[in-house]
Amino acid sequence: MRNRPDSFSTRAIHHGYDPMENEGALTPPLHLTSTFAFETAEAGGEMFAGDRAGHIYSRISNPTCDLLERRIAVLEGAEAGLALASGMGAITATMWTLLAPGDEVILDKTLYGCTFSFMQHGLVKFGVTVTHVDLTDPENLTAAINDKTKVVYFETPANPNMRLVDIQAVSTIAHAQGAYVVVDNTYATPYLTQPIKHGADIVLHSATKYLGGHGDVVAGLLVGSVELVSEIRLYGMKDMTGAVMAPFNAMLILRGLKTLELRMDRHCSSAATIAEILEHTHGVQKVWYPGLHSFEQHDVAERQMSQFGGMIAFELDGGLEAGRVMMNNLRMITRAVSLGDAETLVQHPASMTHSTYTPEERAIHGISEGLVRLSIGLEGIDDVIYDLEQALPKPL
Ligand SMILES: CSC/C=C(/NCc1c(COP(=O)(O)O)cnc(C)c1O)C(=O)O
Repeated sequence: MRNRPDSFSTRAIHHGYDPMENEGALTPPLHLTSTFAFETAEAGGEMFAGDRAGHIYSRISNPTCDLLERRIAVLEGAEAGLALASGMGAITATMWTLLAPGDEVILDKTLYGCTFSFMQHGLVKFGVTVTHVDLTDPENLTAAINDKTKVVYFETPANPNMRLVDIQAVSTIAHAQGAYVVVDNTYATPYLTQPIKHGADIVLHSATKYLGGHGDVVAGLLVGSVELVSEIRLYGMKDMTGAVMAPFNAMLILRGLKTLELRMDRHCSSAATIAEILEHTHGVQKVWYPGLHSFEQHDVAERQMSQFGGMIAFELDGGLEAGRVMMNNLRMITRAVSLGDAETLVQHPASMTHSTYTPEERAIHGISEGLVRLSIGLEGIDDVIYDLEQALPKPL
């Protein structure tokens, strides 16, 4: 008898739920309730004191969110999970919990625009030192980390220029200094990379993206140890931000997770083909895609990613203006921010998702003015290729 397989998709579909414990309902019930009844006054008091398990109020926990939290935790290989209102909710709740005035957070050079803004214009106001370091070379962290560093934070791949960070190498250095490692795994998802297994302490997501996968919900998720997740739930989420996920949104994300493996396989295969085509297309100056042999950190990608994702960054010979013309020539590919949807999306980071950086900051943080970002969707790949080719500059 062979060992019982335990595939990603099977966990994504079944983990933590038994229809026979729920009137036979195949899909988990939706608990649209804001509050919960106490059996006795004493029981209520014991629950507030943490001496009795159970749900008190949906800004603290909810049964539908609870199932999603257990499911994302098992997919990421973590002890516990937390469902929040958005990716920014996950990020801010985590940072308010882990940091205090006088602490330092070390960030990679490139972050999503609103994450950059929260760090630079939010945390700084409350006495936290925010230091950006090029974490693609872990030696830079060794040089920069100090006794005030409490958190090391990065995205891998990074939005929008696809930079990778060696999670294991950075975690070893951070932990030697007693700092937490927080990884934004939105671009890769646990299907491609499980940062906990490489040493991360907290892994978070804009579940708005691949995990929901259908462009119909804004949501956030995080995973980590039972202790850390509980702290973020009761302090960062309940009190500091109130950034709770609605039960209906939890149901949408639970549904998205069921097809995550299928969708990521398609996103990755289409993106790998399109990145190769773009790299050999007239008028395309540079393509950044972890699966290309020309990608500077292809060795890290090979080690850390099972496939190379659905996101592509590229720049045309004619820079921003050529990029604008190309984007406006597209007929099926949609000009929109966000990513990880069934629809292929295109956007211009400098004037859109990363307009929170000044032009000078974008130059420092590796976000070129002409960069174009593609989120390769689930359409027939020939349709996506046709649309790109008809929109790109023609050979003279
Ligand atoms: C207004 S721009 C649209 C959003 C985009 N990104 C979001 C995002 C967040 C924040 O996640 P929410 O709070 O769920 O949007 C966190 N971490 C990463 C790597 C992200 O890409 C975007 O189009 O790049």
